[in-house]
Amino acid sequence: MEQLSFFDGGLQSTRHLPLHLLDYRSNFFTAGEGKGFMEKLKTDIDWKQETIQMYGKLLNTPRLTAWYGDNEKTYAYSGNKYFPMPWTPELLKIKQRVDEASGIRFNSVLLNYYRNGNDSVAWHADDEPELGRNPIIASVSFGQARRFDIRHKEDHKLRHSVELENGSLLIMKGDLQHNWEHRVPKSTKAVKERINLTFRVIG
Ligand SMILES: O=C(O)CCC(=O)C(=O)O
Ligand SMILES: [Fe+2]
Repeated sequence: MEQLSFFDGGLQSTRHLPLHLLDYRSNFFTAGEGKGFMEKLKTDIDWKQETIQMYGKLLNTPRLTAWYGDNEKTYAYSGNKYFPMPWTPELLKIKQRVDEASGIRFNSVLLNYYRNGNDSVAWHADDEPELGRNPIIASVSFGQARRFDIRHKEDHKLRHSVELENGSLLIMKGDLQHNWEHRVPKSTKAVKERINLTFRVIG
């Protein structure tokens, strides 16, 4: 298969990742913090089952989603329009850490809840006009580690993977959203639940 990232005593090396596109930090949050946020977000977030129009059929998105942010700015994604919910105390705690580490004041977050290995997100780019040119998106993961793949839009053989662990922070940057696509594939193994938060700046 494609080049996979590898583990070294629980710490993941990022030396095979294109660092101008992806900046990965394992243990950005401690394992305990990750577990705590996972449980809190599971119950406190207003999770929605969105649908997607495909081949003329209305299908359930294979994960639960939620959208939180600063104000009433709406955000179009996969043919859906999202109205942000107001920040919760936990989301603000997470955002503060991410803002500090990145030097960016994020104003919205899209949350994904992957209930098991059947939940996934298909190849896509977060290239909506609201995000502007070469957006920086900060991706925080809690719970079950899942594989995150990127591939070049024009050359699908150009690809990389990174295992997004509990408490990790992945910064997506450069032209990743314009010239590359990313996904979290289904897992054939029996896997536990995972929550991912992608912090964004909506213009
Ligand atoms: O769950 C992830 O790691 C990625 C989620 C994602 O790509 C998105 O919400 O746009
Ligand atoms: Fe994405």
